[in-house]
Amino acid sequence: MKIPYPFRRTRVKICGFTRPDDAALAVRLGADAIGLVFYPPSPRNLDVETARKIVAALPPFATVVGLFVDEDESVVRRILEQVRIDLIQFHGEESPDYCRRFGKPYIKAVRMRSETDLARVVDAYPDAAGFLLDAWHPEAKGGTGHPFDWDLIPKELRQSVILAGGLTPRNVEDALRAVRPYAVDVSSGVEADKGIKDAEKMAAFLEQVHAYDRRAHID
Ligand SMILES: O=C(O)c1ccccc1NCC(=O)[C@H](O)[C@H](O)COP(=O)(O)O
Repeated sequence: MKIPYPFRRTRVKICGFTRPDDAALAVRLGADAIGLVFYPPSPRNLDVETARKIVAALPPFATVVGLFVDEDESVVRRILEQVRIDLIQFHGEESPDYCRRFGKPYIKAVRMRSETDLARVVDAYPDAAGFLLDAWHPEAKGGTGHPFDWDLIPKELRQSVILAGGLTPRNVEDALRAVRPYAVDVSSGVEADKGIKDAEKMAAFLEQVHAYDRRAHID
């Protein structure tokens, strides 16, 4: 069955919030999911208290995604006990066995580079809820604001991926047209500064996605 807009629409996750009001506004503007970074080297890293305040500011049905990078299992468990996280995003080199240990749905981030065989990664994590494709960077694990070559994504997997990496209000339409992913994920591209989201950039990003979805239905 071909599902038209507004039933078939591109989901949007905005990642890297540090302020409750920014996250609440993102959901009011139409974001489906909010990403909270628990990775101490990141400028967007959260302590438990701030994370709880952000979650408390959200309306029901907004999905809270907790992002970890090669974190100790005990630290992940402690955060899961204290913060209402719906979905875990593993953004490092976590093994399939490690990822399934927490009894929560998870998405696995894949940092794309020329030799990445995405089909093989997908096979290796059969119980992942989804795959978030981000740019590979020699020094940073994510949230870099850099795009990657979308041609690296095999055609048959495109409709099931969460596309990330350097998306902005200016290029997201091109990304949607080229990849037609299940969802898009953005952090740097809607920021005024690291961890500080810009209301107008978030609104512009979501408007671009919604406008594309509406047009895709008409075309
Ligand atoms: O945000 C961070 O600082 C970060 C650090 C380490 C791993 C992942 C991180 N963020 C992930 C994201 O924000 C997004 O899932 C994705 O990488 C898109 O980021 P961007 O290119 O900035 O839009």
